[in-house]
Amino acid sequence: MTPAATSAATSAALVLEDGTTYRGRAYGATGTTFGEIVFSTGMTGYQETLTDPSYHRQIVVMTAPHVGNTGVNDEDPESGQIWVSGYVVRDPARRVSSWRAQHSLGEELAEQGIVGISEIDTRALTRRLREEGVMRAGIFSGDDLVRDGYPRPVEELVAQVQASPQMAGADLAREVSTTEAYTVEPRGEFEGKAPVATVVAVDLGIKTMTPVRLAERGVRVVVVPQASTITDVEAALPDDGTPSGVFFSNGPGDPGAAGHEVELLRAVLDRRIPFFGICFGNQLLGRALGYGTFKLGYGHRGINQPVLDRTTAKVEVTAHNHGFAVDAPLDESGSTAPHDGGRYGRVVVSHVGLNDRVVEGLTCLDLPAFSVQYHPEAAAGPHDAAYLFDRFVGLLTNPAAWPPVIKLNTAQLNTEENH
Ligand SMILES: NC(=O)CC[C@H](N)C(=O)O
Repeated sequence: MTPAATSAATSAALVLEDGTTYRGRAYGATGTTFGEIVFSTGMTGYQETLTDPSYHRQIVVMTAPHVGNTGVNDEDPESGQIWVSGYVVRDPARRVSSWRAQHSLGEELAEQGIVGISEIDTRALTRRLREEGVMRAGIFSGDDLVRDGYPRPVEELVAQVQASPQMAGADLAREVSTTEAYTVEPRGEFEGKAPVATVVAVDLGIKTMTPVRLAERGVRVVVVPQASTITDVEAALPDDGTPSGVFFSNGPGDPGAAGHEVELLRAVLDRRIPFFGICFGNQLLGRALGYGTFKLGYGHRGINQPVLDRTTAKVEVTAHNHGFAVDAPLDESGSTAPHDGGRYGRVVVSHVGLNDRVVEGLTCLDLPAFSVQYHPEAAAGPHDAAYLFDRFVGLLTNPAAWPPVIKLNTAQLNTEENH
């Protein structure tokens, strides 16, 4: 197998907006990059992470110490390109070892112009981000660290980082969305058959596996651009009375800035079109229903996050990538009373993160709509949450069975044993 690119020790620096500086070696492309620095705890799935459009404008730190061992292949990307704005690792693999590998991760990063840094104490860095919260950062390497033959002063690098854009308030989905609609036809045992249902999926940064998970269940998925209006969405839905619904994907940026998407979703809800949303889609359902969203200290990024589904009282281990969350009341008075969603009727927080009680899913009781904050498509990650695609197909094909029953009330959730 091809050895990883070993450009001998080009210097690089990682500079945080609070002035903390880490020295390392260039990894991938050399140059300058900026972004919000976040950490991911996934031990596997670096290709899926790098190509997830939700990471647009973020510098990702891998807490796994050794990255790149299995190289890069054509099958695992979750979109057509790497989206992270920078990449921080401890120890890049010096040798690639996998029968599927086509080349090394270092080569792939360089080819796609992604500026990275290695030899960083990622444990210390992660602890800093966990304590101080995520912040803006920059990676500078090679010639960009030098001017007139002298190292550039750190204060100058810090000033550049501080002048780079914030994630809060960033409206980014349109920068990653497809500009043309496309269709993913039913596959596997459903290939060539009439679709079980048709779903119009609004691409806010959709991962490749998401429409595939629906197609594997017999659904025809029409993926449409972020800029779509309700007229475009309705035009893409079948008019022959066959089951159909709308889906909102994951995506980058601040849900608080996604005005167009919230307006579109309200139009979907007003028409009582069945709806399912993932991640950004969950935050947008929250906003459409009248809740706020807020920025978490350091977010959830990894593939081992425990979530409780209150409709089944089961805990699932799930894949996450979010920095914002829905601000919905969770444990007021310990009652099972559903939260008042105002114009859209009753809403419950159906899924709860067990590490920190963050809202991980919303279910409407008076509308055919629900969403989760995490990633049932599981690319990469465990498949515990795959049932959510079945739940959506059930909502489309058997709407009379909606809504699910909430089995676990908030009082039970808040007992000592459940903490
Ligand atoms: N994966 C996602 O959809 C992320 C949603 C949003 N950009 C966040 O950071 O919370």
